[in-house]
Amino acid sequence: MARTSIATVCLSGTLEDRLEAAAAAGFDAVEIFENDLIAASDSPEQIRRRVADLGLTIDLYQPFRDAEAAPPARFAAVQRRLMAKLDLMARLGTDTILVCSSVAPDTIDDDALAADQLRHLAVLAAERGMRIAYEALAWGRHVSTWEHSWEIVRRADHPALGLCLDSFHVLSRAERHTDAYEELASLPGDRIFFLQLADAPRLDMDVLQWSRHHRLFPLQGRLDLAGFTRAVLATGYAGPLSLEVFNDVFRQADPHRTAVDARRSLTALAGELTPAPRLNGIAFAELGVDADAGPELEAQLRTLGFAHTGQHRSKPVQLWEQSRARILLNAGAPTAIRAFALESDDPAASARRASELLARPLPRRRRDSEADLTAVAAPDGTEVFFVRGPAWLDDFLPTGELPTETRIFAIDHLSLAQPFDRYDEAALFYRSVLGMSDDEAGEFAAPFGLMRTLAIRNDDRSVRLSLSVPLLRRGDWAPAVPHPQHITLLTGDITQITGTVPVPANYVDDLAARGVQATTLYDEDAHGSYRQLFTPIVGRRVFFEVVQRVGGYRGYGFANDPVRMAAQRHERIASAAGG
Ligand SMILES: O=C(O)c1ccc(O)c(O)c1
Ligand SMILES: [Mg+2]
Repeated sequence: MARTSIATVCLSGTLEDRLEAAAAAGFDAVEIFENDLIAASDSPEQIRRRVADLGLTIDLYQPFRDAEAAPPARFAAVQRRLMAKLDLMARLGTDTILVCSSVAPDTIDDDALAADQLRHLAVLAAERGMRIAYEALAWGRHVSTWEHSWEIVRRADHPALGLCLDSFHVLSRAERHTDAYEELASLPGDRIFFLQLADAPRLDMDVLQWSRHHRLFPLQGRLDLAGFTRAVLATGYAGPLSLEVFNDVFRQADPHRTAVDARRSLTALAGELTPAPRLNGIAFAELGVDADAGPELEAQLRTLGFAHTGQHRSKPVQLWEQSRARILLNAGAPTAIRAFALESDDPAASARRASELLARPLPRRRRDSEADLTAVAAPDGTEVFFVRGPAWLDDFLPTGELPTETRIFAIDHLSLAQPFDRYDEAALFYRSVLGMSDDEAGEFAAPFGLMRTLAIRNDDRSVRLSLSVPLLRRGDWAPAVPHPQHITLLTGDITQITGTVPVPANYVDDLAARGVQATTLYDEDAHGSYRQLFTPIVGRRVFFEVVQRVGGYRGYGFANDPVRMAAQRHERIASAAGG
């Protein structure tokens, strides 16, 4: 892969924290953001030494603002300011400065003047063996497109002046993002001095606000980073792929974790990855259960028709089965979905791809008699196993109980609740590691705040994961624990399911008003309909959902989540009161 770089502005903490995190995640280089340098207490020489000690280089210093097309009376000050920054860059040991297109109200709408002044600045840079990368900000006063910035660079015609291309500025202008590639790809690669990559969700808002608050790492948003990067690399551009992401959440998240997330995005975008093997279903889901939750979950499983068929040979882990649905209860772990296993055509290759995407490999299980499960940790610590065939079941000694019921067929999907600041990271992780694609996404007002949900699935829908997050960090009023996770089970006949929380009568009335007779949660799409029931939350952390898909319904019933949450809360208060 090309050299990788990250702008210090992407990460949280002091400059030192950010540099350390970038190095630890394996980046080759950083862009130093001027504000981060100004606020640092170390001298430029100390920063230079620290960067070198960490095995990094500084590939860009930025930004330099309001340089070109300045009124002549102001241009002398621009030149003085640039010389000061070039001196600073010499002390930092970097040779490229980003000049972004002017936004100042006094900027003159005159390309000839802009080119002339940039040539002057390029001469100053060249005298010091340095160079200027000119970037069109999407909200630049007179220069706001890359084509326009290229026109001016060509006109200035100086070897120390080239382009900085930033995917956000290019792609944020929806009206242009499809046809720009051919033109981009025909640029001379050696005139592109720097490439900045940022994705973003599609938001209909002021482009400056969109850029400064909502950028994401590549493949986390909706811009076509793959097409854009391909076009730029087709020019022969040989500089770094550098991430420049302004994001309010990342600004306050652990920089080490953000840096890993960032590196993963570049690897997923441009790395040479082991192809994702075909996945063929969810082999099992494992719940951690503490002393209180264990018996409650056992009782719920029994009511749903599961049998306790096996006991792990060496661990306090129970196997519960019904048809193809297999659930493990692990008494040695906090109550949560702690692991799940996916059927893979090639478990070793699945695990290799995961490691390439910076997933932490988990130690292999030792004992010879135990299946050699291949496992990695998701960013939140959830263990993801890759298995092939039923050999893993040999780790369990039969209890003598047999699964006789067939009300439940299989695990339909897993709902993995994420902390509010880890949604984009988790989505990229599962999507890229497992080679899956986005399915339904939803955003809804739940009793304790706004929630966002995203489902990810494989091609044949045999593996479905749903991620959910509160949109904001939860305050004191909302339940203090992370919101619950659940295992969704598939039934062929939801009328046979008992032991679930009653669906509110108001909801049932509303369904009736829409012409639907049902006492379950209900949804429909172009393919069919969906019925949902759910058990009480155990340990404030986990529950089961049971669903019936009729006629090929493809969704997840996200719109019903607020009703379900309110019903579960009502049930909990009622049962605590002895009701
Ligand atoms: O938001 C800005 O001002 C800004 C500054 C420098 C950049 O490279 C950029 O893409 C945006
Ligand atoms: Mg930029």
